Amino acid sequence: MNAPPDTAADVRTVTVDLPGRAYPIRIGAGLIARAGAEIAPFLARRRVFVLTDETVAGHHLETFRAACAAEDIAVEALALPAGEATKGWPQLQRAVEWLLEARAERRDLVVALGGGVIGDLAGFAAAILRRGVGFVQVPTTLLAQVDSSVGGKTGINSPRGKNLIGAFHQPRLVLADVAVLETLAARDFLAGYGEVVKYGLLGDADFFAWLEQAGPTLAGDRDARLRAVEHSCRMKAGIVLRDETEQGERALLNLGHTFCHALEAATGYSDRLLHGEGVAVGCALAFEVSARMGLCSQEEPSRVRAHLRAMGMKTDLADIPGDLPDADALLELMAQDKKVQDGRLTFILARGIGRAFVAGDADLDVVRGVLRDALAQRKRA
Ligand SMILES: O=C(O)C(=O)C[C@@H](O)[C@H](O)[C@H](O)COP(=O)(O)O
Repeated sequence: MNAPPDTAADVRTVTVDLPGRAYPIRIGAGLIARAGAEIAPFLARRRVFVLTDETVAGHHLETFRAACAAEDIAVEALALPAGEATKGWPQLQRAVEWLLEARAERRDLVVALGGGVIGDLAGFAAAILRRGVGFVQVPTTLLAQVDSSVGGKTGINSPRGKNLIGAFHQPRLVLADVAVLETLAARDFLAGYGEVVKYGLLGDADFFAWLEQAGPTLAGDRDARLRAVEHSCRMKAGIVLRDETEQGERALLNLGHTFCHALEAATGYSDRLLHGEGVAVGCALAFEVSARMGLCSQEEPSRVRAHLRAMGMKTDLADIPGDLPDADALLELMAQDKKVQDGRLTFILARGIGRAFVAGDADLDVVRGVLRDALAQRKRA
């Protein structure tokens, strides 16, 4: 089905062109205020079931409801607690039971209105409800707009690790309203920026160079923000099209994540470390490992760190407050990583900025050494 024609000049569309399941990512300012018109062509009946969190509901649910009311679309909504702790069995069960209670039917759409936690959980609830109902992503954070709302990775965390329970379930539509990013706290905006930088680091050196100039302006410059979100989504859409279920190339999107997921587990999925902050620290560590393995020059990790620092982001383990376990314990936490094969860890390493690759044979002594040095630097800091 096609999205309605643009009324706003600055709405861009990136298509995830999966055969038989193609869907548009609509990117522009003011899309929540016209969500009813955007979603209507995808509905079998004029009713949607919104999963959101309490914070996002306070900011955007009324605008979303009004946009739907203008198109005669009834809205049922459930607001879950905000935060990573929501992404587990208890709130998933609550969401699914609520959808059943509200009589969400197989041809209805679940709407995920929120950041990555809500998008992942609502997408997974949609994947398992009545063996699969459709869903729409309305991402309200930078991280969700450039990354988690696109590509169909849905799921929840296990006490044993991040995102260990889930399904690939593609959305029918993504509505990324770049105006709502203006209401984000600086820390949340920067956490999302970690995923933006990741695209440059993994496969586009020119984009990284552009970000070195434009990054500091993104929070205040809507056009630059639109460009960054669109470019990130275009890169992700291409990778997902070529490798939807992560048999190869898609693992590049996991740059920094093996470190990040272990650090998130070590910090108890608390606000000591937001996911996007962990991605930034993880990318810096991945480049450090790459340099020490002789894959790239030492200037590359230094340049990565310099840009993250210039943005005011967490860059090193020393920037994470509270205690951290030792290097061996961090490696142990990585053992649950979904990229593990035959018990061997897989890392995403780089031959330079924009030249990442999947390494099944990373030297674990080098990884351990990088972690030990980074932990020792914390003690000195
Ligand atoms: O879409 C992907 O593929 C990614 O790996 C994107 C990641 O940035 C994202 O955090 C993803 O949810 C992590 O996936 P996981 O499979 O490592 O849990």
